Amino acid sequence: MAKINILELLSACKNLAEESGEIITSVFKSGDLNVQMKGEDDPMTQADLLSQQHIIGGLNNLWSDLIIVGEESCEIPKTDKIPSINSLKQYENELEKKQPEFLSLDTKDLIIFIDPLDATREFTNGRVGCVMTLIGISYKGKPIAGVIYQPFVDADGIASKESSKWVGRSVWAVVGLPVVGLKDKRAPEDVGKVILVTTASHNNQQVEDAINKIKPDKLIRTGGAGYKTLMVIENLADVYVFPTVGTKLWDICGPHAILLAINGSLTDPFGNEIVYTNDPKKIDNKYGVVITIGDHQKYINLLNQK
Ligand SMILES: Nc1ncnc2c1ncn2[C@@H]1O[C@H](COP(=O)(O)O)[C@@H](O)[C@H]1OP(=O)(O)O
Ligand SMILES: [Mg+2]
Ligand SMILES: [Mg+2]
Ligand SMILES: [Mg+2]
Repeated sequence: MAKINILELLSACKNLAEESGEIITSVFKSGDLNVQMKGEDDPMTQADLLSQQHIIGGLNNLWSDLIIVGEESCEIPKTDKIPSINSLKQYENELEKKQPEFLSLDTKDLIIFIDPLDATREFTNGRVGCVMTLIGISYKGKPIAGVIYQPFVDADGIASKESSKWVGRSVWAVVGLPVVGLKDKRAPEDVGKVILVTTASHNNQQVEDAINKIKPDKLIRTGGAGYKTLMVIENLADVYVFPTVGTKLWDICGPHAILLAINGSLTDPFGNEIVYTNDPKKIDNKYGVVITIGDHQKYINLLNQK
């Protein structure tokens, strides 16, 4: 049975996500987004397609039997790309002590979830700060590693309108290893406040009900599932709630792994764990998601009060 080292797999994913960032910024600069509607309020652009093709094409060149679930339904043309598998090698000794089984995972129990471009709607109308590429690695139904790549930001992850500042930023984690490069970004005036972040473009009655139940001190509405989860990860928000169908497993797997690595939580609004599967009937987060960095049960209780 084929075995995979998580650090080699994540190194390849990180390399491919970073290169997808270049694809995404160059499509954006060209102005030729070629927006197609997959459904009501569900756009896809040339950048979503090319990014997914680049990532899956690269992974296929290294591991032909990997199970991959990508957001877009498209052909994957053969590429010459051989992704780097060695960029995280320095973490091998530490991982061997903490999660030795991760150095030799059964391929058949791995599923890779790819959102080649999260926040497509914002990408199409120029609000590119929330755009990111999300790659999550699940093992036996649970997220164990992930990478998110923000193309339109400086090295600190600050969004910029000026293309000269777009150096991009990767945030990656393996559950069980310390997370590299994350900062607590809570503003001093927001310490002690409850900050809730939710959708800017898919508002509905359930979202309003959830806000009324949690009664946050501050409410932020912005785009992208990855962007909102990163806000929780960096302590810019306490809770991200989207209590209804809309996001899919590829929107949350990578961010979920990074969240778990810093002891955060992601469940459905009833507090049930998400099961990562490639069963197309179970790809929707049909009850929605609740994402926190602490006090998870408090928010679940508030959401379920009568
Ligand atoms: N109704 C929907 N149809 C398709 N994708 C959705 C829907 N609702 C949410 N999403 C996905 O979840 C992300 C977060 O949603 P929101 O910004 O409303 O909070 C969106 O950027 C989109 O990901 P994507 O852009 O990768 O298609
Ligand atoms: Mg989409
Ligand atoms: Mg998405
Ligand atoms: Mg997407």
